[in-house]
Amino acid sequence: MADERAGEAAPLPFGTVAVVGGGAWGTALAMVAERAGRSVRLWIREPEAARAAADSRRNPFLPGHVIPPAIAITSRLDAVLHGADLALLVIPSQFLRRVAAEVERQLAPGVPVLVCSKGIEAGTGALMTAVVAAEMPGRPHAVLSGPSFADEAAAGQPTAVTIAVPPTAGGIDPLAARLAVTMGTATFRPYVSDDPAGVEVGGAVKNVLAIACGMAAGRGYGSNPRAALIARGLAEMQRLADALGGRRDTVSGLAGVGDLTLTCSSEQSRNFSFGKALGGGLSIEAALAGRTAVVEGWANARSVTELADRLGVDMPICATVKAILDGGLSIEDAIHGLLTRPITAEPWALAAGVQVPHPAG
Ligand SMILES: NC(=O)C1=CN([C@@H]2O[C@H](COP(=O)(O)OP(=O)(O)OC[C@H]3O[C@@H](n4cnc5c(N)ncnc54)[C@H](O)[C@@H]3O)[C@@H](O)[C@H]2O)C=CC1
Ligand SMILES: O=C(CO)COP(=O)(O)O
Repeated sequence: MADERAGEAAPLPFGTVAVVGGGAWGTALAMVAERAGRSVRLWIREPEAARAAADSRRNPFLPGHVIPPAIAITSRLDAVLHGADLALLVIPSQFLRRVAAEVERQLAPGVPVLVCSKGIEAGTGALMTAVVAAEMPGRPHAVLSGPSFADEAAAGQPTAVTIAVPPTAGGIDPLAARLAVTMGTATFRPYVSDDPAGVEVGGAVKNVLAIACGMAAGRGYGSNPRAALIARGLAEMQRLADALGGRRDTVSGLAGVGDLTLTCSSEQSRNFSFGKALGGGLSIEAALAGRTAVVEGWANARSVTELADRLGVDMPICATVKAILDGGLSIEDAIHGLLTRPITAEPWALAAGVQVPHPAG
């Protein structure tokens, strides 16, 4: 049978990539793009840190890695963006809006942006692509998410992610394939999707659930509670994706189940280890002390819960994490509260319309 795609031109990669955000993930993605053959510039916000990284080829946010000399490093945003034909935004979720607005002023019109942050904005409840659409009106954009610890991606360990572009009438927007070939290598494999909302919900909510799993581990709980939190957390993700116009099925993919299992089962996760420190009895201040790295789930416990409340979506685990972080609930009371909720059915049964029996008494 003839290959239907025979004769189709292969998507062309973008040649010059500006990576805006020099934390662990921005630095790792710059290394991935350089390995894929791109000309790469990396923006590190703090001038002194940028100078030190340019000289030493090391970044304290990503210890143990040498940044290839071919990657230009600077704190000058204009220099990073000038002549770029793709910009990656790799900024902690609560700071993305300000940086996106600044990038918009300096990036040539029509140059696409790939959002690599994970989270939901506090106050507005906006997904990261909605922040970009508001601050960079009309600019083509996409989101990259999935199970990807910066350290392992930088080391060239096999990593798979999802790149999602808003849907077009003709199927998946060709921009998705261009972005995939721009970033893809034999060790970094992007899959394409037309469901940014589903992908983004996965990336935002898993950070909150990883804190919950960390808290359980810190309290000395074993594997049963963790598996329950992962499976029931997935149901929360599905409901939120659905309410935001995403697809429940997207949450079964890399950016949902993939990232959820990664972050909820590894001490490497900043969110998990923060939760574990709290579960072990540390105060929030003590658990955050000395950390320069972002713990997205901390701000996102609030932003996710507030958004869910506004949309009328039931997300009891995320709400419980928020209540603990707000200081109003002990971990013991939280666990008791989650386990003694009214009986309900699993999500597929609810979706099929089964009647849930009310508990006696
Ligand atoms: N580290 C990882 O393994 C992964 C991180 N991500 C996501 O990437 C995003 C960036 O995280 P990381 O690179 O890990 O950060 P990081 O924790 O390694 O570094 C913090 C970053 O925040 C920047 N920053 C601090 N204050 C700022 C401000 N006021 N305005 C703008 N930037 C500011 C710092 O310059 C630094 O680049 C987050 O949304 C994270 O969830 C996604 C996948 C993997
Ligand atoms: O998003 C990540 C891996 O996919 C990184 O997770 P942490 O921020 O919890 O370390």
